[in-house]
Amino acid sequence: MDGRGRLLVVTAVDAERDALAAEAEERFDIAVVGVGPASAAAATARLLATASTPYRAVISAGIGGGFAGLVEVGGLALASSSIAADLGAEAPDRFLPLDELGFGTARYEADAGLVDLLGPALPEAVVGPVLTVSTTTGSAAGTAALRGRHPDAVAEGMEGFGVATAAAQAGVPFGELRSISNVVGPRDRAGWRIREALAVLADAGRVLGKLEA
Ligand SMILES: O=C(O)c1cccc(C(=O)CC[C@H]2O[C@@H](n3cnc4c(=O)[nH]cnc43)[C@H](O)[C@@H]2O)c1
Repeated sequence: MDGRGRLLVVTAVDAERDALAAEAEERFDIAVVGVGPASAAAATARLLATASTPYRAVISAGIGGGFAGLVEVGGLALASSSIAADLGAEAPDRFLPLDELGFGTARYEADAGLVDLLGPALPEAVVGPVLTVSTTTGSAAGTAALRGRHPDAVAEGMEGFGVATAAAQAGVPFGELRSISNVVGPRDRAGWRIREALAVLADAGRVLGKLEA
């Protein structure tokens, strides 16, 4: 990651943008790109293509689900990679990822320079692969299947891989940061701690803002 241009942080929804903006002191650009990989990819691609000065990096930031035992509710996950966990083909006995089918990649590595910068600045963040899904996992079976395929995955979201795809196609370094609102597992709406996760996101925005000072 080089020093040219500003940092762009993209979120799925307004509440995440507002949380980050509250503490960032306008030191980086923030935009809402929508929920899910398709909207996130399309909107991020447009933002990167129309920037008056090329962005030096783009970070997909927002709330996410944590995999039990790896990241707790109220914690932070910093992606080492972003993986489209449901991009591929279902076979009778197993899931075939897109890479295995030979149709492209279902995984982007996060920019190492960005991870090296953010990791120490956010020491509480757990670094590991973050999964992107088009359907929030809500069953024990679905959770087990994902953990079986990605045993080192720390969190799940719905936008990271889409943002990473737009970043890769634009040649812009990519990162992903998730504040954990819930445990990935059987759907338990009452167990979601969105307000707390947004507060953690706001704290991360303060740190990001200081890095951009
Ligand atoms: O199932 C529900 O009733 C429900 C209620 C509120 C929110 C949801 C979501 O699925 C939010 C998806 C949205 O938030 C991110 N996110 C947060 N936790 C997770 C997760 O465990 N798995 C995937 N995405 C999650 C995601 O990035 C979206 O922007 C459901």
